This record gives sequence, C-alpha cells and structure tokens, in this order.
Amino acid sequence: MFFYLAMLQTDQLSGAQPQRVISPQTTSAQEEQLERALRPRALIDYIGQHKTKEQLSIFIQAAKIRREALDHTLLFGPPGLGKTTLAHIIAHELGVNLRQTSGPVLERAGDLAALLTNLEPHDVLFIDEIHRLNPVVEEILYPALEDYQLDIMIGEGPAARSVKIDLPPFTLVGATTRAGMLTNPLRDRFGIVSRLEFYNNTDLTTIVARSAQLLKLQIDNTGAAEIARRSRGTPRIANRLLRRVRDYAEVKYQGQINAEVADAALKMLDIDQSGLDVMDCKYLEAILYKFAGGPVGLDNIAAAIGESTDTIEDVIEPYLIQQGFLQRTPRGRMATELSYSHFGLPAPSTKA
Ligand SMILES: Nc1ncnc2c1ncn2[C@@H]1O[C@H](COP(=O)(O)OP(=O)(O)OP(=O)(O)O)[C@@H](O)[C@H]1O
Ligand SMILES: [Mg+2]
Repeated sequence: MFFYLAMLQTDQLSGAQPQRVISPQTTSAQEEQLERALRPRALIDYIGQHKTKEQLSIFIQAAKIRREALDHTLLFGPPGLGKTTLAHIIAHELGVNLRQTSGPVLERAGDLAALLTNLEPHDVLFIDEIHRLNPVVEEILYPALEDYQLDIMIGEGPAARSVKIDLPPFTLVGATTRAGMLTNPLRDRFGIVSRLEFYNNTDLTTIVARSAQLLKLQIDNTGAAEIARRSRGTPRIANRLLRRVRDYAEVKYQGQINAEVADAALKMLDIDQSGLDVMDCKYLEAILYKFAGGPVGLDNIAAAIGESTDTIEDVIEPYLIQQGFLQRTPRGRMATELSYSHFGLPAPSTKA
C-alpha cells in the first residue's frame, strides 16, 4: 500500500495522471528522461529483433558504400518495442543528423516544407505516428520521397503559383503502431519495411540486466528473468518494472534483487504470473463472463470495460493474441482455452 501511494505521488509531482504500471506508453516526462538514458545508441547494443537488425545492418552498410541516402524505412509494431530507439540508431550508424517530428504535429504543409528544406544530404527525418499525418501534408511528402522535390503553392487566388524546390537526398524513417492505417501510396514509398516483434524472455532478460547495470543495481539472473517474464514482451515495461522492483528491494532487502524479491514486488503491483495486469484481466474477464467467451465485437468490449477501441487494439490485444489468450475472428473476439484455464474456468464445449 505504501508502495502504491509512493508511486502515485511521483506521478502527481510530474503533473501526469497516474496510469497503469504496465502501460507500454511512456507516462511522464521523468520517465522519458530515464528512457533516454537507457536507450542503446549503436545497432550492436540493440538487443533482440534479430531479423530486423540483420537487414538494417546490411542496408546501412550498402548505403554507406554507395554514398547514397538509405532507402525510406517504415518501422511498425506495438508501443514500447523500440521503434524510436531504432530510428536514432539508424541515424547514428549512418553518421548523419536525425530530425524528429510526428504525424499530429505536422499540421500544415509549411511545417513539413520547413523541416525538409533544412535537411542536409543523407539526413534522417523521423516521423513518429506517421499514420496520423494530415492528408494535405501527406500529399507534399509523396514527391519529396520519390524525387527529392518539394512542390508547393505560394500565394492565394489568381496570383497563386506552384514552385518546385530541390531537396537533398534524405531518408524518411516512419514509425507507427498501426501499419494498417497507412494509405497505400504512402506505404508503397517505403523501400524497407520492418515489423518489430514482442521480445522473447531471453532477450528481455538481457535488456533488464543491461538496464540494471546502467542503473548500478544489484540483481542476479533469476531476478532479471522474473522481471523479463512478466513484462509483456516489451522493453519499456521491463525497464519500468525494474525501477519499481528496485524501490521495493531498497526498502525491504537492502537493494538486493532476486526472483523472490521481484515476484513479491510484482504481486504487489497486481501483475500476475503470466505478466497480465489489471486491464488485461478486466478485458479477458469481460469476454469470458459478459459475452460468454465471444465472439464479440470490438465496440461492445470497449463499452463494457470503458476503454477506447484504439487503446484496446494498440495496447491490450496484440500481446494477448501473441500469447494465445485471444483469437480475432471475422465474427469478433474470442477467448481461447488458455484464457479459460487462466481464470480457472472449464473449457467450453466446442462452439459451432
Ligand atoms: N532492443 C532494445 N534493446 C534495449 N533496450 C531497448 C530495446 N528496444 C527498446 N528498448 C528500451 O525500451 C524503451 C522504449 O523504446 P522506444 O521508445 O524506442 O519504443 P517505441 O517503439 O518507440 O514506443 P512508442 O510506440 O510508444 O513510441 C527505450 O527507452 C529503450 O531503453
Ligand atoms: Mg516511439
């Protein structure tokens, strides 16, 4: 209880709403600062995502040998898996500047034009949440991506004229949690498309151990593995749980973290043995108890648990599907046998 209050206070001090511990989104400015400190800077320090890493390493080397800009790159996957981190690493490995913006921030064509005309040759322009680009801004982006040209209108009415400006060759790195929401013409302009996957326990354990070392914590392998196992396959959550477990260990165990200490701390935070938290359980229980295991439509579940459909689709469902707790069918969401057994319910007789 003391622990929970302490958490609330830190969040309130930073002006943010208290949030779910296991939320894959960053919850405060303070957390963002900590994240930056833990962010690997070179590709070799980026743990896991072996396929993506291997591909990128080759494409980056090839671009450098040819002295060309790297092809435009789209990174997609659930929040907290390392898209922003990877964008920074790409620029670092290419030895160029990174200019960062995001879809919702670029309101007018002029905002994008200002960014593009300030790029130096081979620079990386990173657009986060690229699925939320204003269509007018997106139109300007097409010729910029294809021909490194900016086509803009100057003035209004009869005096208006279109001007073409040459841009230096550059690389757009786009990040999105929703590749499906990108328009086709935009998606087609990315030469490299990388899907980030949830991390396996081994890779996450390495990430926890690395963060612990940077934070100078005393943790053994069992402690790192326990935190990893309950982090929803997500480095951001792993790093956050590590900090919360540290608090617990400092108050109760002179800062020593092992599996038992981690387990006790995580139990107190209501994160269960499978790494599911209160929101996950609420979601699955709604399907199991209110909708007889499904199939049930997204809007109905959203109304039942009072969450937005976006949060459900971006944050809650991907991990539950990946872990086999949930099935998405054309008729709606369905609980799997694993869900039934997780909540101690008998498996349903096979539905037609
Ligand atoms: N492969 C990795 N190895 C080590 N640490 C990682 C790795 N990927 C991510 N992290 C850590 O996880 C944190 C979150 O990563 P990042 O901000 O890049 O996620 P994201 O995919 O951009 O999330 P969002 O969709 O919310 O923008 C980073 O601070 C970093 O410390
Ligand atoms: Mg990000």
